[in-house]
Amino acid sequence: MHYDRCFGCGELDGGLHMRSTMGEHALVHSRFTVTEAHQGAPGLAHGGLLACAFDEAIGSTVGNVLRRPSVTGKLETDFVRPVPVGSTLFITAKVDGVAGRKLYASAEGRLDTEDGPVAVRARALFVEVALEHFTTHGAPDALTKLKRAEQINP
Ligand SMILES: CCCCCCCCCCCCCC(=O)SCCNC(=O)CCNC(=O)[C@H](O)C(C)(C)COP(=O)(O)OP(=O)(O)OC[C@H]1O[C@@H](n2cnc3c(N)ncnc32)[C@H](O)[C@@H]1OP(=O)(O)O
Repeated sequence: MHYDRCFGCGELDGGLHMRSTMGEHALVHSRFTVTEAHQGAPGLAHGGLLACAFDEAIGSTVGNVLRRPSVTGKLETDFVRPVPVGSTLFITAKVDGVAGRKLYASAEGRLDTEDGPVAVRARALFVEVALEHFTTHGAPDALTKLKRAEQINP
């Protein structure tokens, strides 16, 4: 968790409640379980919600591997298979490259097990920002709020 009120990884009711763990070779593993609240078509995950889960998984990868503050500039998703309500996506993400402030990363999500069929692939460009990005455009006390979450999850 990087911030307890984040829609992706925080504790908010209705949030995605995702957690990420660092694995071998700087791969970052996250899981996203699809509930009724994430439906688009009956019984199937909404694509926008899946994109959100991948934004979170890749964002946490870039943040935790590179330790540089950044925001999503671009996110591209390939929806390869339908993702049913009740299934869990096992997401593996990695940093692909760094070019100045541009941080490239990608992820794939497999259905129900770590070696299940790939259901979603995503690639993202994160752009490194100064910490003032969050205080100027977000909450003036953003850094205090982020620091509190870091103390809970150092
Ligand atoms: C630290 C520890 C953290 C721990 C964990 C944290 C987890 C966090 C999890 C969070 C999960 C959720 C995460 C979220 O939800 S983050 C929230 C969603 N994202 C945003 O709100 C971002 C909004 N956009 C902006 O603020 C600005 O546009 C940014 C900052 C992105 C760039 O504006 P800025 O004026 O600063 O820079 P620049 O325009 O000179 O661009 C710089 C370079 O980047 C290239 N470029 C830019 N955009 C694109 C694009 N779309 N496609 C291709 N390229 C693009 C650009 O060409 C240039 O390249 P070059 O000309 O230099 O070659």
